[in-house]
Amino acid sequence: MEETGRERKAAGPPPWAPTKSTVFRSYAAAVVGDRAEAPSARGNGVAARSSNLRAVRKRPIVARLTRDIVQTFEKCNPEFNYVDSLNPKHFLTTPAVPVHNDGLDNANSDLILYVNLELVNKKSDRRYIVEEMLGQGTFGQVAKCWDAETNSYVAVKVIKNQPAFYQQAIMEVSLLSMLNDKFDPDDQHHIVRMLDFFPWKNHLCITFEMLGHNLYELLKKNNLRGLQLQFVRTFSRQILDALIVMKGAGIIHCDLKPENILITPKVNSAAGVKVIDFGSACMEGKTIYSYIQSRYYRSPEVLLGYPYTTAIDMWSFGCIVAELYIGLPLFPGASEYDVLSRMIEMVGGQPPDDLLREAKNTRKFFKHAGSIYPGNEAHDGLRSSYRILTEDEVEARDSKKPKIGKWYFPRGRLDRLIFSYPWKNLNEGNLPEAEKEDCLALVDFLRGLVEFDPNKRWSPLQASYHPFITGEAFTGPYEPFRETPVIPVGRAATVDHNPGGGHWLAAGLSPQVVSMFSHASIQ
Ligand SMILES: Nc1ncnc2c1ncn2[C@@H]1O[C@H](COP(=O)(O)OP(=O)(O)OP(=O)(O)O)[C@@H](O)[C@H]1O
Repeated sequence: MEETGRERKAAGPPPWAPTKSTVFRSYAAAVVGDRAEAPSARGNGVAARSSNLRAVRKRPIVARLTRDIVQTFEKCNPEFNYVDSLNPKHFLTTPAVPVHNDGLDNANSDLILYVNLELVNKKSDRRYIVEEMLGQGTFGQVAKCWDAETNSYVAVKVIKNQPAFYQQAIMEVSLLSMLNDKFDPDDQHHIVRMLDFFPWKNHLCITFEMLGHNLYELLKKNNLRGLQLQFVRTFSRQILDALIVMKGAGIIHCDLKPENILITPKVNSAAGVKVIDFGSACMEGKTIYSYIQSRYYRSPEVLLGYPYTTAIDMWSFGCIVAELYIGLPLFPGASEYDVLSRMIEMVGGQPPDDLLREAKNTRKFFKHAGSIYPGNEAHDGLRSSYRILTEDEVEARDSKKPKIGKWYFPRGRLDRLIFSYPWKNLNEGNLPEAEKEDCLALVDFLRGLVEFDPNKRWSPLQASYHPFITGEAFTGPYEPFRETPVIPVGRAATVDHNPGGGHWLAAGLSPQVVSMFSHASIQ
């Protein structure tokens, strides 16, 4: 299937691309009889590969052969002259041309990473040996590294050497350490674990537990055909669990999307996911930026420039749930105008008038008709004095056509889209009874998430009791309980609703992190 035209940042080599060392390990695994554990050509094979490496390291014959390899070559050929500095480096960063920071950084202020480069936490002398690139993003690079202390793989995010990225990364460290230590000390709520952080050559490095593919990669592997409903449910339940904890902590993720949800190594063959990338996150009530969230997952209030809360993550979550089921982004707009038009067409309705009245960007997208706009009276029974501009009106105002993307599925309402998936026949009556009930539950679930009014949109805790998530029979439209102050029995034990938690960082960064960095001399 054709790609969706999703604008993505330079991704670097895919995680399954073999590096010299993985080739060596596959070969070594075959030599030592570990064929069953060797990674497949396309699969991540993280667990298999790490166990192969351990196996290779433990086996004396393999260790001896490689340890004295230079001496062995010298014995075989007296002319052989090995000079370490001439050893060609296998660069992972692109571009790898030295420009800044005494030749250590490229033109984009990224540390030039290469295989076997050591990143060292000087305080603890903990060393991380770079092995392959996992992703290159806005804030820097994420490399798969070997942690020599624990003999395991970790993912190290090496932040760009620029003050703005550095400051934001300190915020990521601060928020994530609070989430990990205070709100999820037992690692039960599907939030990535931060293991270490340290300055290295003017770059802040953050070490995370090593996870697997992200959900977008998973969908691509499945030819963008969507996942079975049982996986959509399992993943949704786990993401919601993370969102409940984040809301309890007063943290807005601000960049929830399939790329930021990673598959965890299987425990007892159960599929699992974790939320990563708190690099854009902020505290509720302390929102600074207005240009946040990735466009396809951007909430109406952010598009419109209205004050935002944790409810924006629930909008993104709704987009993700639908995408997991249909395999394609729900609102793949080529511009903000396109995204908003698709929302209005697919969800039905539009943001409430009081939001439109107060939002900063309303005039970019809407026309105020003075009184109730007659054409809007039939709009799902909604009466509004605003209507979205037509493409011609936008063109007349901006002197250029708004960018409009392709439609990758039949145009129409969300409920019809879900029912008719995979769009072979558009008749919901053909669905088997059990599937029809699942689809009804999914449509009802999405209704509460892609809700234009942030005050009516369900909170993560409310959504977690929907029959689509609990697996109970769906008997009709779900009415969420009033959230405050009641926490339903049974959840109270697992959800840490520390009412003061949201304000713990109200003054900015956590004291722990502030003290780490105010004394740290960046080397
Ligand atoms: N713990 C991890 N385990 C495995 N891979 C990871 C891990 N953390 C990040 N990655 C990979 O690196 C990519 C980029 O990570 P991350 O989103 O944290 O960086 P970023 O610079 O904020 O990227 P972006 O600009 O795309 O948001 C992820 O999509 C994922 O593929």
